[in-house]
Amino acid sequence: MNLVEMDELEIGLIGLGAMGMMYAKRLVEAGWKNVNVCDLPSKYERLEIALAGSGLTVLKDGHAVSRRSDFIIYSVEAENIERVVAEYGPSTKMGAIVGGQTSVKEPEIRAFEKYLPDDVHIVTCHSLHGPTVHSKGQPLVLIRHRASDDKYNLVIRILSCLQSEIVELSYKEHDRITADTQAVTHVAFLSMGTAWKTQMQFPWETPQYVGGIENVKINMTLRIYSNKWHVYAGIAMMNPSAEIQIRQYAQSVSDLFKLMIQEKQEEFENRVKLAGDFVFGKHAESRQPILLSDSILDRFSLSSVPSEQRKPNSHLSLLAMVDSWHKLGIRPYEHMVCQTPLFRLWIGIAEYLFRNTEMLKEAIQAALYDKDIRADDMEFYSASKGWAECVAVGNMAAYQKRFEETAEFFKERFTEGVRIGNEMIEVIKTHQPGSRSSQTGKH
Ligand SMILES: NC(=O)C1=CN([C@@H]2O[C@H](COP(=O)(O)OP(=O)(O)OC[C@H]3O[C@@H](n4cnc5c(N)ncnc54)[C@H](OP(=O)(O)O)[C@@H]3O)[C@@H](O)[C@H]2O)C=CC1
Ligand SMILES: O=C(O)C(=O)Cc1ccc(O)cc1
Repeated sequence: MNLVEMDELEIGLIGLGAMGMMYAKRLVEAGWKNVNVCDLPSKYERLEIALAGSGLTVLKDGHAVSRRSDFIIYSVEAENIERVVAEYGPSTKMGAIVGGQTSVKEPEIRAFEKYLPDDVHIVTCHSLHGPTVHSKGQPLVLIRHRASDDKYNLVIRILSCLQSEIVELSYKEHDRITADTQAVTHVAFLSMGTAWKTQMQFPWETPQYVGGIENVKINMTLRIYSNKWHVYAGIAMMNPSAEIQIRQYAQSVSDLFKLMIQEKQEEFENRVKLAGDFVFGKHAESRQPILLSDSILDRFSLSSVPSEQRKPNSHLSLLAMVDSWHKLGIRPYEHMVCQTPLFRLWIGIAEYLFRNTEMLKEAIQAALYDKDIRADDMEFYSASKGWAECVAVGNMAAYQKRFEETAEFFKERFTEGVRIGNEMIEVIKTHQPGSRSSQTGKH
């Protein structure tokens, strides 16, 4: 690292929420001497006191950060990016580099093109993990939109402190891939949460939700609901590629649920088999499975139900996921380079179910003939429809209300769910995204 560069260059962060703060701390830890930060002007005094001695320079607003920083990262809500860039973008230092951390790049790039002076370089980024996951080894998307070689290489040097795996994409590629990996995965977990909440049911008290892959469903649902609603709303409603995936997921749930309640066994089995062959057939056979065994995940339980009382589950949420990948022609393994921890776990449990013939048979039997699970599946069907309709209408306020009402129901278990979720993520982490060398199995 060039020490003069680290002493002299100024880095700016606009928006000091969970992600902005994580970046700020990592930059200071790495030895960057001038890290300028701000949040809303109304928080200035409070932040100045809270961050005294942290090595960060707290400034009043985005104008102050933009005027003096050589590389500026906007780390605000996707919903606000246009407004915030419109306000501070014209104050950007001449020849500086600007990027953003929003999870959806189309609105961010549009705002940069519209409001940044022409002499400003644009290199934007997206860390594909939440603020409580260590960035080491996780994918970091870099988008070189408008930048000289020198400036692009400078961004790479600065962000190398995250120790992430850099994935270079265009903003359009980024949005297409994350619609496939994130948007549709989130809607499955959001729907599970809504379905449980509608039934006033805590899954850890229910015999259908005992065992390894159920632990993933429960802990990841808690993880999402403990995060900020705007993160998921932005991904679902501001990414132009997301609506079609979410719509298809709800349609797949609906199609499978209809076959289930009509007990159309042959049609149901054929549909599940075709989808499974498409996603996990030849393509997946040569890979090492993401989850070596269901029992690896057994220890991550919130459940109070003894394992001998476990009841079969239809796994409608997973069958529908694989069906919708099939219907949309998505081969999820091709997106592993842009995996988030959540996507990796999700594809991991889908893969586990489809590779385990006995388990899949049991799920299909339960789906068609087990009346106990029907009530859950009915609620899951209506929850997924509700989320898809909310996204199709594009109403942020409705999304927030749905999200926060469910989050309120689960909030007592967030701390524990996130802690256990972090341990789970650690166990299935890869050093090389998409590589075969997963399963560090530290536990
Ligand atoms: N959380 C996650 O898991 C991940 C999030 N992201 C993306 O990163 C971005 C930030 O997310 P996250 O940190 O979680 O969200 P937060 O809500 O924690 O942080 C956003 C911060 O920006 C502030 N802000 C809003 N407007 C302005 C402004 N005009 N000037 C300065 N600050 C402003 C917000 O203030 P206020 O709250 O008062 O509005 C808030 O403190 C989002 O676009 C998100 O999609 C990317 C990867 C992972
Ligand atoms: O893993 C996930 O999908 C998460 O929920 C965390 C997350 C949220 C938003 C992002 O832009 C990236 C990662």
